[in-house]
Amino acid sequence: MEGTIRCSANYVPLSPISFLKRSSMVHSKRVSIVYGDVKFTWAETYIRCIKLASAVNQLGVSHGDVVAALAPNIPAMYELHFGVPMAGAVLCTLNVRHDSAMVSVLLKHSEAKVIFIDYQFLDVAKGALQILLKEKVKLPRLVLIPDCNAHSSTTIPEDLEYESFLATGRPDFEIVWPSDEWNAIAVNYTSGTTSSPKGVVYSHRGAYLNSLAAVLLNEMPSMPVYLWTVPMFHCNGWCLTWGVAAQGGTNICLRNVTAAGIFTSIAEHKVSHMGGAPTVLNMIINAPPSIRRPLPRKVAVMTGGAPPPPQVLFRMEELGFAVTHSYGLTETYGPGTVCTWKPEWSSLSPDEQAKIKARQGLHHVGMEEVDVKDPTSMKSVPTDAKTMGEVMFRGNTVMNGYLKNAKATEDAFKGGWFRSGDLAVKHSDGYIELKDRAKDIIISGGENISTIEVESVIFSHPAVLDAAVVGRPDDYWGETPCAFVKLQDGNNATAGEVIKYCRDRLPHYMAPKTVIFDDLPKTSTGKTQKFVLRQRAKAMGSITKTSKL
Ligand SMILES: Nc1ncnc2c1ncn2[C@@H]1O[C@H](COP(=O)(O)OP(=O)(O)OP(=O)(O)O)[C@@H](O)[C@H]1O
Repeated sequence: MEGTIRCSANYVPLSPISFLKRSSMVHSKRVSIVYGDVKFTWAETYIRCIKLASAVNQLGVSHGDVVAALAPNIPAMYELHFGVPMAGAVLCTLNVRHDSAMVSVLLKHSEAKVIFIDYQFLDVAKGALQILLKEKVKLPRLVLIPDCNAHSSTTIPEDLEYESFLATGRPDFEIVWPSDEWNAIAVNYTSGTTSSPKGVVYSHRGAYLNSLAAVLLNEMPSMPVYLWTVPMFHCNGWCLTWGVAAQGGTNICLRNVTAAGIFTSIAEHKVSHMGGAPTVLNMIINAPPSIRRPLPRKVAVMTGGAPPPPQVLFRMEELGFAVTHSYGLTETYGPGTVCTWKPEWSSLSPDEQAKIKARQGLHHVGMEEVDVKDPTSMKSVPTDAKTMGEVMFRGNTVMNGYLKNAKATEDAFKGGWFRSGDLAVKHSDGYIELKDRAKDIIISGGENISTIEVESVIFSHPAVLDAAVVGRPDDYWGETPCAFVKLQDGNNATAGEVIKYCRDRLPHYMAPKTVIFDDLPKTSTGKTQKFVLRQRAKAMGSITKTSKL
């Protein structure tokens, strides 16, 4: 409009780095990070991140270079989320469950110039570097992060050690702010649940917006106490690494996620918020009474990453946790939707409430739109809770693209929407409900069987701890449901009982025909590796050539 100008006074590229700078002023003396005996204030965290940025910069890392990290939820991992982008570089946090071979692939693909390694994963990293050496790939510099609670050094001479490295940084280093908010802040590899991990590029803008959206959808007030049970390496801890800084909260770091660690941290630090995949919730509700401690206050928990069975939600609420359910992908910076709770639902039976909460909801405030569409015609499916389509997103919290994979990026954005590969239905209130990943759905005798629906019935069996359903080849039906079930300690159930339990509650064609009792293979982000189970079901061969319902 006439008379307006866009200039640095009114147009600044969005970046979550600004959250830290502000918190260092507003909350300078408030505790930012707690990890065992180690504690920092926001003023200290700010200066440590400035020095980290400076030290990274002195290694020759410049704008757009990738800096990798292989570490659990420890203070250094939190600092890297600010220190690396403050040097103008791009953070690439690697999954701590990867082996040397996978780490070498990702280091090569991302062309990381430096890698920060927690001491626990030093052997994995060294193995990866050996592989790169053999392949004549230029090696990244290695910075070792010793256990800051151990008071002893595991440093090996040729490596840089984290604290000494930090000490080389200048406290007056000038932050390298993004010249364009589209600039990359992170590369996050997907969980590799369905195929090889893809490198998802996040922008400063998207990270800024999704951090604020995550704060809102977690209903985080100022100064929350956040327990780190979501891996920071996964979608940058669903963007809350940056989000907690925006609110001047206290980050409670946990190296290992255990039920004992969770209950103790909640009691000791008066945790107000935490998050976790349904496997973490399962761990909480099944914790033995000797480990459980009373909650000093209501703890808000955001769950996502995999479908939460209604039974699990129900039992969490019984224990005094307030659960919010969110759904998304690495490509949507973690949370993309939220099942926003409506007060009128609170008068329904707890069972009904859990079923409503198990739906994935609608796009959160930072995302423009989520829809369920026919992937060919791109028409929205009707809101009949029956017609399945593909979940698609559009908005400012969708990735820039896949690193060095233009074809995959193009395919993902075909039709002007981001195609998630997940199948869902839409309810009359517009809320979406996931039915399956396109790769997981079972087609039996021409009927689609939602493995999520069958799993949620098996989960409601009192003897069951965990369950996953995949298709087993069948010469007559094409595929039939095969359930892998882990029973609770001290509980018994036979395959026949599980099958009957399902047949009593589902159309017969949806009930499993095979039940195997075993542990379920998981990714470190808490997802069941269904491709592993599918291979096992395939190896069992066709269940029968003349099977009848
Ligand atoms: N709340 C939820 N309910 C159901 N499924 C969920 C939920 N949140 C996430 N998911 C599942 O997780 C997927 C996103 O996972 P992520 O981005 O970590 O990588 P991945 O898809 O598992 O890995 P890859 O793409 O390498 O196979 C979604 O597409 C969806 O299938």
